[in-house]
Amino acid sequence: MTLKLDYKKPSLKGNIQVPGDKSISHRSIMFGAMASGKTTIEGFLLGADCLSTISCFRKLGVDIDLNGEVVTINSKGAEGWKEPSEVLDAGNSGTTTRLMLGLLAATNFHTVIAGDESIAKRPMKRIVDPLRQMGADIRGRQNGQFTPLAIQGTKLSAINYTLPVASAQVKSAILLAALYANGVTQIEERVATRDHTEIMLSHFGVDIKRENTAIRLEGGQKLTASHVKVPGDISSAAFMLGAALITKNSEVRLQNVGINPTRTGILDVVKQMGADLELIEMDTEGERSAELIIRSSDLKGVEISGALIPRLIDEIPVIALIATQCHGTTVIRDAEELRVKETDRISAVVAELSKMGADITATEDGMIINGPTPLVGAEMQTYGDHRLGMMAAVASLVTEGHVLIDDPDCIAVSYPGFIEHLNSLLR
Ligand SMILES: O=C(O)C1=C[C@@H](OP(=O)(O)O)[C@@H](O)[C@H](O)C1
Ligand SMILES: C=C(OP(=O)(O)O)C(=O)O
Repeated sequence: MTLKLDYKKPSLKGNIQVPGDKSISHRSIMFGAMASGKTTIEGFLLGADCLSTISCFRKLGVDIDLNGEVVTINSKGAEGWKEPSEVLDAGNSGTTTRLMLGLLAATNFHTVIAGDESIAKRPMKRIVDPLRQMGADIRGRQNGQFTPLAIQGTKLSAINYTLPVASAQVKSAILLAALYANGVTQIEERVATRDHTEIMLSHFGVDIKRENTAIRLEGGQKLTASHVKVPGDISSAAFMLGAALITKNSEVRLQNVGINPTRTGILDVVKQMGADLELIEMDTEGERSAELIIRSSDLKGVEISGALIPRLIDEIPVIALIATQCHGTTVIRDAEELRVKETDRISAVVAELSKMGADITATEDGMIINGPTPLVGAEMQTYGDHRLGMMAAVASLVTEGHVLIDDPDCIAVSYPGFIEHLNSLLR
């Protein structure tokens, strides 16, 4: 069903608690299922992707109770999982597919994992290759490049592995397999990626060490069931932050947003653009979080590349939109990973913002945006990608004329209630 947004250039005022962090929510289910005993989670993201993770573990026989954003897991540990009689459905979630491969490789039974049309196009060899080096038995189309993937669980051995792509999903899949492998696994990470897996493993009592760019983990360690507090997702907050920055006379407060330094590239970028942004850090254990206060700002273009890219990879669609309202040129480089997300986010962002009148050009590994340009209403396509849907909705706040969004339901992959939250800020 198409959504029509006709906002007439409002101001935004108010407070929002964005939903729980998607990366941390996925991991909390997986780790709770690996630990023997009762794990409780608060602030869990009820997005479609995280619900896919829950459904996969339920099919493995893990008892998971969902009560609003509170989740209770009762597990006998990975030893208690049973062979599922059905295909595990990862839906639209790359994180579910890839991290679960690491775990399924080490069981003593057979599984098949698959997802939607988008998942079937996303590269899996990046996970399958290192897992095969550990001894995993995984088969799939094009020698394991694409889902559906069939996994015959088996005994694994530790590896020394240098990550060929800056991907937290690859790193995490190997670390999860390493927990059940013989020996000490070492991963060399040349460019830092989100470290939620490492933080949560420590929280569940696993001894994991980082020395400069090397991460080391000895197999055979047991997880201790725990309590997890999930902060708000900075990748979701980014859309509200972008909305407040580009609309006039706005002031928005975003409470309890995760500010793990491996995720805060968006904050560094908007500060460099000249954003009026305040951050009040909260006193939390484990993952750091803060209240963000954002006001409308006069912005200038910046260059974004290198080690910054993994720290804001999912925020590039909204950064591109913000850049259309900046004075001068914004150049985004080294972001070729965007081509293998839910859709090719370089082509999709450029095509969709161009429809609105933006001056934006695709490059092989990024895009170049000149601003500021007035935007006009258009018929926007999401390509089934939640972040494209939210980008279009935020853009509609500043367009002359209304915006149509072809598939707004996909937004619920990471931010159910997004349009309602945006509407609650309208003044
Ligand atoms: O580990 C994670 O939770 C994620 C890692 C990133 O993917 P890559 O590892 O493919 O970069 C990110 O884009 C994705 O939304 C979530
Ligand atoms: C790329 C994303 O997620 P995943 O890889 O889990 O599908 C995302 O949420 O932007």
